[in-house]
Amino acid sequence: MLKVNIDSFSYTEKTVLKNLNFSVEKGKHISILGESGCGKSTLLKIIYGLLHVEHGSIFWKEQELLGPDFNLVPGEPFIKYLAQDFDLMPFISVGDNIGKHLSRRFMQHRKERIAELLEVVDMTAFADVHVKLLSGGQKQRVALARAIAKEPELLLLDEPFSHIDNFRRNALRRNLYAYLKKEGITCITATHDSEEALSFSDEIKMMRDGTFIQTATPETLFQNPKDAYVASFFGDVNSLEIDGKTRLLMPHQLVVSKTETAIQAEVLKSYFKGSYYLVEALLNSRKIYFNASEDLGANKKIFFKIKA
Ligand SMILES: Nc1ncnc2c1ncn2[C@@H]1O[C@H](COP(=O)(O)OP(=O)(O)OP(=O)(O)O)[C@@H](O)[C@H]1O
Repeated sequence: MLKVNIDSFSYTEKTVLKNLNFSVEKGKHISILGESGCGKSTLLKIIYGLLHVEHGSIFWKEQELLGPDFNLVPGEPFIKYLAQDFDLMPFISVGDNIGKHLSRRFMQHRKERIAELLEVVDMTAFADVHVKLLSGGQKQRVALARAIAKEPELLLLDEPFSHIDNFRRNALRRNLYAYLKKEGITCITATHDSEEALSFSDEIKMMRDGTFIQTATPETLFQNPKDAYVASFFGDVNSLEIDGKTRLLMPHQLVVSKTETAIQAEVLKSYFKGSYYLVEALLNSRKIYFNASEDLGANKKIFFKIKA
């Protein structure tokens, strides 16, 4: 189990992280979701041991993880950290990058493991290509394969799919997270991609200004976001005054009604989203967003119901 207690952390005089106290059980997958600059990468770097935390402690099982002030070489062998800059070796091949942490004493095993990992990240055709010749997304896939090559007990992923195109991303995400579950590898992913957090985590921690403001399972967080900041990660949140109370409603919670209701808005524009349209409308001079199965055109008056 990982135990993190960080009272505070700062690079300069400004506090970047505060009051982060949590634990992660073996095999669990936690997503840290938050806007750019809120402190996600800093937290992963502290856990990995790249940054020293003066006011706090990190434990893996019974062992305290000491930062760079105590270890000459940062990091522990049982933790792998996939940074946003990949940290690959540009002048050697994809295969050798992936095999960086694999022993050369068992060459046949090493070769087979590299082949297996190349397949996981769909890079078999590039095994002998120098990394410097790859695109950003291809480099990210190599870095992912290298991070899991020698199975870590704890995997820290910082925006692991940010450079990978949609088409590959979905298959790769499913492959990778299924593999981690199967092997019982504990994983913490820092992301601002809510879709990834919803589909692949056991728990989501919402971070704002260096602290967690809500922690819940994906279902609970999506259904009961505590405020507009949390809700905004899952779509265009609407803040409506209903019976004197402010309610946060996601587009899918506003349903067009064929009969007259107390909520009426004027349609401004429909955005095609593939399997549905996101419609922008004006309600009491404020923009609201809801989903519809067809293009609703413009200037049309619509009545709404709120989905129970
Ligand atoms: N080496 C550094 N020195 C000083 N300040 C830093 C340093 N690295 C990050 N910061 C600051 O710490 C804060 C948190 O940065 P961090 O990279 O942890 O955010 P993040 O949530 O991971 O952002 P992103 O999603 O954009 O990667 C930011 O205000 C950033 O400017």
